This record gives sequence, C-alpha cells and structure tokens, in this order.
Amino acid sequence: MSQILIIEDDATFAQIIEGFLSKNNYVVEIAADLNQAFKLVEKQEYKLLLIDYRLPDGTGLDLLKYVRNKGQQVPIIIMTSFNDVRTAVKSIQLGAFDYITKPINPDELLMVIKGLLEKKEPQKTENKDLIKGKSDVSDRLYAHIDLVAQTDMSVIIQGESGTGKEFAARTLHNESKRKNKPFVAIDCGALSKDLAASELFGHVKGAFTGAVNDKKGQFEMANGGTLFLDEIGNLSYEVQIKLLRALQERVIQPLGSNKLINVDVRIIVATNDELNNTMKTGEFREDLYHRLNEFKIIIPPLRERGKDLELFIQHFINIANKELNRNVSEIAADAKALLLKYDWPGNLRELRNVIKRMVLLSPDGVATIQSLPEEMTIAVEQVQLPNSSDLKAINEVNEKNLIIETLNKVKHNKSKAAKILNIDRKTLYSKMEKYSID
Ligand SMILES: Nc1ncnc2c1ncn2[C@@H]1O[C@H](COP(=O)(O)OP(=O)(O)OP(=O)(O)O)[C@@H](O)[C@H]1O
Repeated sequence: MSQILIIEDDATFAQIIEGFLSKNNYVVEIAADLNQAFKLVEKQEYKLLLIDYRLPDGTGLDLLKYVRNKGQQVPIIIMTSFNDVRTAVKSIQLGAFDYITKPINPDELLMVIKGLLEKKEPQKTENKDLIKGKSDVSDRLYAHIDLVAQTDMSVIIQGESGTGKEFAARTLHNESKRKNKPFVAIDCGALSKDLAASELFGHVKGAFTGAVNDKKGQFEMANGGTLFLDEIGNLSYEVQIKLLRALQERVIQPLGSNKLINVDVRIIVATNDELNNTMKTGEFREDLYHRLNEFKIIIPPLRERGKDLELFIQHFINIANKELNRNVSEIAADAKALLLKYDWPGNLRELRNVIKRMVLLSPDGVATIQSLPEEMTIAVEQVQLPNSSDLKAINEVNEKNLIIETLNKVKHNKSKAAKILNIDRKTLYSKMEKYSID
C-alpha cells in the first residue's frame, strides 16, 4: 500500500520527488491533478499527502478541505511558491500540518516528512521550548496570562496564524489549578461539520451511520481540565448551540443518547479573526461569544514584537541545533539583516521553519544568506516601495516586482516570461539589466 500521495502537475518534478522519497524507503504514488487525487483518496487512506498549491483544476486547498470534510486526519503538507506563502498560512488554518516553499530542498522535505510521520504528535509543545519574550507587548501578554490562569474564566485568544495561540493556551493550563488534569486541544478547522458534534460530545452506538461503537467526546476526556478549541469560528451553528448549553449548564449529551453527563471543563478558544465580524453576519452566535469572552488575550504578530524577534531566532537555532545535530553559532550579517527585515506573515511557525531549514543547510556552523529561501529577499524588496509621490519611481518598483514575480512563476524561462508580460525578449533583457535582476 502506498504511504505518500504526491499531487503535482509538473510531471518531472513529481518524479524527482518520487525517486528521492523511494530511495528513503517511502512508497509513493503520484496524482497529476485534483480529479485524480479525489479518486485516489476515496479508494485508500494515505499516511501523508504532499500537495502542490497550484493545480490545473483548482488549488491544493480544495483537496485539503475535501479530505478534512471526510474526517481524515492524515498529515498534509502544502508545497507553494514563496509568493503564495500567505495562502499557505491559510492552509494551516484549514488543517494542513505544514507547508514547504519551492524550490524544494530535498533534505528539508525529508526533514518535514520525517517529523510528521515519525512523531506521534508533531506539533506537541513542551514547556521547556517556550520563551516569553522581552518586549513591552510580551510583558503585557504574560502579565495577562498569569492573571487569568488562576481563575476559571473562559478565555478567547486572538491572533494571526502561527503567533502562538496554542502555546499560550497550554501555558494558561499549566499555570492553573487544573494543571494535573488533561489539556485537550481540538482544531475545529480540521473537523468536518458532520463529525464535530460527535467529536466534542461523543455518541452512542447507532446514533448515525458509521457509529458502530459508543464513543466518548473530548468534553468528557477533558473533564476536570481544560478544553482548547482552536479556530472556534469554524463550528457550525448547531454545534455552537450545543457548546453554549454545555458551558451554561455544565452538562453534555452524547449524540443519540438521552443521558446527561456532568462535566467540569475550562474552555479556552482561539481565533484568527475578530469574531465580531462573523457575529455581525450571524455566523457566530452572540450569546456564545459573550459566554466565551470572559477574558480576551490578543497575541501580537511577530512583526510587532520588536526585540523579541532576535530572541526567537536564537531560541529556534538552539532547538534546531539539538534536533539536527548541528552547531550553528553565527549568522552572516546579510542573512541576519534579512531575518530582521522580513515581515513574517506566518509568524512564529514560519520563523521556526525557516530557522530549521537554515540550520540544516549550515553544516559548518555559519548561517549564510544562501541558507535562507531566496524568495525572502524578493518579498523584502517588494515591500520597499518608494515613500513618495514620485510616480516614475513607484512605477519602476512595480515593474521590477512584476518581472521578478513572473520570472519566478515560469522558473526563469525568459521567453515565457516575456510572453506573459507582453514585451519582447530584448526588452525583457534590457529591463532585467536596468533593475539588476539575474
Ligand atoms: N512562546 C513561544 N516560545 C517558543 N515557541 C513558540 C512560542 N509560541 C509559539 N511558538 C512556536 O510557534 C509554533 C506555532 O505556535 P502555535 O501552534 O501555538 O500557534 P497558533 O497561533 O496556535 O497557530 P494557528 O493559528 O495556526 O493554530 C509552535 O509550534 C512553536 O514552535
């Protein structure tokens, strides 16, 4: 039986990965588009899906949603070009386990795959891996966490993807009087609409087709402890009603059962968005929001955490050195400058991944700019828009960015790029020279 399914329309690239992974003892199958992939995942369960983001008949996110709606928890890695990193971040919110940016470094790919297949809980966060940061925003954040941890209040943790919401929830639990009881984390983004109620509240045999045995819900599993509901905004309206009842009456009713079970669970939820917006459209119940919002903690994005960034860089280098048996003790000045300038849309998760890759690619102990994704430089250049009303300068920056983006898209095939840009090759060459693009 195949272990890994690669969904990639670039046949040569797919075969290269297949060859590489087969050499490393993985059994691999390839699908060239979504249509083929849908059929394959219908037929069998894979251990891991490696999905290209841009596919001829849709995007990798379509397959991600399809698989998660079927209730399959299979680890999924999305492969994106760097320009799609922001979309990749969204894929994590939708239940992907990780993303990896093209051009793909085989060792990095292997590291990510091993991490997902060989560890039971790949994202398990341990207390020793946590650092608090030294910026003013961090001080405020942890003062709030310390304060509310001692209480039984429900908490909403709000922050962009990868800012450390689950870490914060675990810290709250570990500092509370419930610390010796279970901490149960559920990603509501990865739960199908049909399975969410049964996952949370359990079911009895025969409650619905496929309910072949009684099943305890996560509420019961967390009894006495803390239940962390990530991406709470994804819960359906019906499940929101059940959740509100559980919170107000401290009882749950498994699907298909008429027995009420008493539960004592502290609820912490996390969301990427301001839930207020979904409340206005009626998707999120106002009464539930107010019940949950006894205390709100907002985690700032990494780009607003000032001097914490350097601290986190060093912290992730230490972790990666240990994990990969490396000894990176120095970062070249240009690489350091790039790390500090980049805006980290994927926040701490993205930083951790980039640093791990950097450490992996620096066997001699000094991290150079070559060990950072080339596209980070492009992203940094793209945001350096001239801060003036100089129309010519602005147009030139836009032109340069468009050329770089297009060249990346067509893997530096100049004829293709010129065609897309609707200019001849000669003009493209002269513009590349003018903007020092190589
Ligand atoms: N305080 C911290 N100290 C060290 N590492 C951290 C800290 N907070 C987060 N991280 C790292 O960042 C990664 C992302 O954190 P976490 O999963 O908590 O983010 P999140 O906001 O819950 O993400 P998502 O929105 O995608 O659910 C973690 O795996 C961990 O490696």
